[in-house]
Amino acid sequence: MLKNKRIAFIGAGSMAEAMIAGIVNAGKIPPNQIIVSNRSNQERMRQLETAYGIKGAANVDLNFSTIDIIVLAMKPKDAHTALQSICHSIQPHHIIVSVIAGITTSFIENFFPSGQQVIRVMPNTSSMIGESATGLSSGKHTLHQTIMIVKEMLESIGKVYIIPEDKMDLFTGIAGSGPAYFYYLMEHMEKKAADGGLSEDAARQIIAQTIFGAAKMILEQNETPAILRQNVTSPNGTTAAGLQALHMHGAGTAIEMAVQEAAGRSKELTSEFTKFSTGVIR
Ligand SMILES: NC(=O)C1=CN([C@@H]2O[C@H](COP(=O)(O)OP(=O)(O)OC[C@H]3O[C@@H](n4cnc5c(N)ncnc54)[C@H](O)[C@@H]3O)[C@@H](O)[C@H]2O)C=CC1
Ligand SMILES: O=C(O)[C@@H]1CCC=N1
Repeated sequence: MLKNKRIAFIGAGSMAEAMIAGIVNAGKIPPNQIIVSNRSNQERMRQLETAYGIKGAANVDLNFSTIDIIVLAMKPKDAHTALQSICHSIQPHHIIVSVIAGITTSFIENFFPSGQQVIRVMPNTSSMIGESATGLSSGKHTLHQTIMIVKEMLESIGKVYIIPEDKMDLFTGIAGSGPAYFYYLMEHMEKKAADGGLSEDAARQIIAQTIFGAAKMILEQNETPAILRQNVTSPNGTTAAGLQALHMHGAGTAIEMAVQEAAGRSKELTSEFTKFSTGVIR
């Protein structure tokens, strides 16, 4: 049962906050069952305590026996040190959930005695408002029931997609990094709107509503993006002119390359931060 679980976030950065905000706002787990620890910035923990009613603790003060789910939320470069520092405190009942890009379940499993349940997830920052598209892949020893508990936890921050782990790099390139592509697009649309004399504020609202409407059409109408695009496009009209400019300037290729490069970087992170380690020396 998820509602009885106690969750510790190790790493109190922006992803941890986005997830905590989503989980607390969804009300599935009482805030006092959520604890967060950070390596150095204690002020940051105080902020999260005040904002969400959760508890903060220094890493050394974490009482692991009172925790069920441990969420690893540090940068890939810090994963090895963090795993080394907690591995001797981990108990068989602990469920390890990692949000770390590029770090595989097998790398994490190597730090623990055989049988530890590990789940790798890739949320995005829209977790903050309960609208993440989150990928979930399970490790070798993870039970179906555990996947369901973690899935339920993640459903409080948005939609969850269970995928094979060999698709996690691609998922990261699409959904983990994806919000940034749309923000980038918005920045450029805003610039043109401002150049044309619209106030920044009005332009932002208009563009956000346009993106929101387009996304909602995809989710609610059983239609492909290509058909919906054609429905907007009158022969020799404004959209045709805009799409022609996108095509001429290579926007389609640019978007495909963004996904490819982000997915490739996720793969690179795997080799960059896991190649020198075979886990912990017991
Ligand atoms: N920001 C995003 O949109 C997404 C990030 N991720 C992943 O989430 C992870 C965290 O990303 P951010 O929150 O953006 O990073 P961040 O830099 O904002 O936060 C990481 C935090 O972890 C702390 N930390 C590092 N080592 C630690 C340790 N041993 N013990 C306790 N705390 C420790 C740092 O002090 C820092 O506060 C990364 O691995 C990233 O790949 C995944 C999905 C989306
Ligand atoms: O940029 C990054 O590496 C992380 C992972 C996905 C989104 N942010």
